[in-house]
Amino acid sequence: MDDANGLPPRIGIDRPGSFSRSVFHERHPVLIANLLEDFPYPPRIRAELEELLAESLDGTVPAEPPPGPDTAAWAAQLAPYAGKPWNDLPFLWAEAYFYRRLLDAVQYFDLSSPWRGVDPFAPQKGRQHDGPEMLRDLDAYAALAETDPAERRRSLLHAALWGNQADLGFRTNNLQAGQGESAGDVVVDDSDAVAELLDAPGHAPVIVVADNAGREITADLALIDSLLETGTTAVELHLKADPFFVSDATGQDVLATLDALDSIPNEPAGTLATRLREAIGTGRLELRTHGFYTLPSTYRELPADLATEFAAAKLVILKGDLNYRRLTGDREWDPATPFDTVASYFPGPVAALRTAKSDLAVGIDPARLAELDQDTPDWRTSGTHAMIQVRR
Ligand SMILES: O=P(O)(O)OC[C@H]1O[C@](O)(CO)[C@@H](O)[C@@H]1O
Repeated sequence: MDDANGLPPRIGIDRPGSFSRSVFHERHPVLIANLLEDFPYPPRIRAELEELLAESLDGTVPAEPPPGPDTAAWAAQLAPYAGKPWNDLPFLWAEAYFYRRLLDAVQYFDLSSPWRGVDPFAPQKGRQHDGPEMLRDLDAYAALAETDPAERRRSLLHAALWGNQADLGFRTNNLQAGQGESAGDVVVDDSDAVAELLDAPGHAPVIVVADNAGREITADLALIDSLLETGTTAVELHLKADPFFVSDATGQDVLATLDALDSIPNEPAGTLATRLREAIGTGRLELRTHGFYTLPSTYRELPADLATEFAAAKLVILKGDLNYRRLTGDREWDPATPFDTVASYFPGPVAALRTAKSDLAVGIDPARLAELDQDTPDWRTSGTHAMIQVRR
């Protein structure tokens, strides 16, 4: 246990052979190479990206916060880490800081730059929109049209779960497109508890904290439409304010998804887009964002305004691996630790929907864990195993 707070130690990036270290040493070089291929960046930006990569592999953290609208928040974040080797940073903190510095390198917040506001990951996200996998997903969606609404909601909950497999950062050198995709093994499935919470009386909103753009946000939007159809009064969809972790969804990405749904020759997809636009227009679906989501903080450090909203919601659905890491603090938990215990501090009922893509796991039955570790040793990081976990 970590002495300071009685919690296990935070996962670091220093251990040779660890997954977290491979994210920096194996994935990030590919990620930077992809950016340099996708954009005709000028020499200054190219150099900044390469310097950032080198610094993150064996340099130290500078004291100056990156300039931009969130500089004050980052100054506070940097205080304990300035001057330290990157190698000594907690994994979650280091990754969030890497993505923030990446935005700085591509002049995303620079008012005097023509590159201001250009999402460095837009080409990668956009390529998902009319890809064969998306068309297949939407065919599967169309096939649900005649299903009973409650049954459809259940199917769409699982679609939203597996949509998380399609994360692009993860694609850099793990699953190749089309490979290993499909509903794999759901290690924990609390979907009945999700349904009970959704069907509880009352008009409080359901909050969906989004993860990735492309196929995942498409599945999330289909789920949200189904929530609105089956009695949920209002849904808030919480998005990133700025590009983050390659494929994380922003408001811009939601609009691009609605346009893509309209342009695909699939009638149920088109009518889904129409209903979603109407829901946004009437306020039943509210698109939201908050600076918290692009900081390295965990959900234990929720700002008061978000904590109040979460406490008042009927259910908060946290999508994806990164939200799972923030919920659990990205710590070295014993995987048998009950989810209820780990998430006990959360201000209201919470459901985590995640395909496992980092070493972390909690709430796993010990017998099942032994079986998984024996049969599929990489189940925690391969994206082939998933969980729906609920704390009421
Ligand atoms: O898109 P998700 O499900 O949040 O997953 C992002 C995952 O990708 C990684 O950034 C690694 O590439 C993990 O650290 C992280 O957990």
